[in-house]
Amino acid sequence: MTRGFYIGRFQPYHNGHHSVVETISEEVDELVLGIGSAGNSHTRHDPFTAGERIMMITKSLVDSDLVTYAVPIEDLDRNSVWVSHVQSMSPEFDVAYSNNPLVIQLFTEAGVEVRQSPMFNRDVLEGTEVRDRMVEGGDWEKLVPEAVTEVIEESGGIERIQRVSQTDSNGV
Ligand SMILES: Nc1ncnc2c1ncn2[C@@H]1O[C@H](COP(=O)(O)OP(=O)(O)OP(=O)(O)O)[C@@H](O)[C@H]1O
Ligand SMILES: NC(=O)c1ccc[n+]([C@@H]2O[C@H](COP(=O)(O)O)[C@@H](O)[C@H]2O)c1
Repeated sequence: MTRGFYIGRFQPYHNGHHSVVETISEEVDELVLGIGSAGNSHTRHDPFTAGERIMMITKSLVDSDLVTYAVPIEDLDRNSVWVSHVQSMSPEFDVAYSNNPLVIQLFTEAGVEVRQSPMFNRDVLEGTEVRDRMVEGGDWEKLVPEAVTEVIEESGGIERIQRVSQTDSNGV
């Protein structure tokens, strides 16, 4: 039995993430999705709460054969203990998936195997692009699974990101 760990902010969970999970499902029996920066929400860069992101992921994967667990992971000031922090919050895992250079370095130094995934249609399947379209009234729905659209509509997510973007100096 192999269990993987895929970490991301998932702001929001989009079709690129979904394709990564489909690819990973060919390599592992179970997958933990680590919801990074779990304490962040209500900014243009991180509009959605950990709870909303759990709903996006759980509902998008409800028909998948893969056993998945969504686990919120808050950020720490000390990178040196981040892997221990992750391991303390997550079901045990054998291999981590990330393309983030810092994440790859921290897991590798801690002796955890890391695999990178190919990029899918990255020119549009990027959280920043999805959020920009939400703020600007563009066509964001086709970049995310249908279940994610439903969660965002249910939580008033578009109105929220548009409002916080008017005052938010936290970047894009
Ligand atoms: N289109 C994609 N194809 C493959 N992997 C992706 C894609 N988009 C993101 N990823 C990977 O998924 C992981 C989590 O990404 P993250 O949640 O930061 O999304 P992002 O699209 O890069 O968002 P943002 O623009 O907000 O930084 C990272 O390792 C990232 O490289
Ligand atoms: N010290 C820390 O808290 C620490 C270190 C490395 C990564 N992370 C988090 O891991 C996640 C990585 O995801 P992305 O690849 O989507 O950036 C982010 O939420 C990032 O904040 C946190």
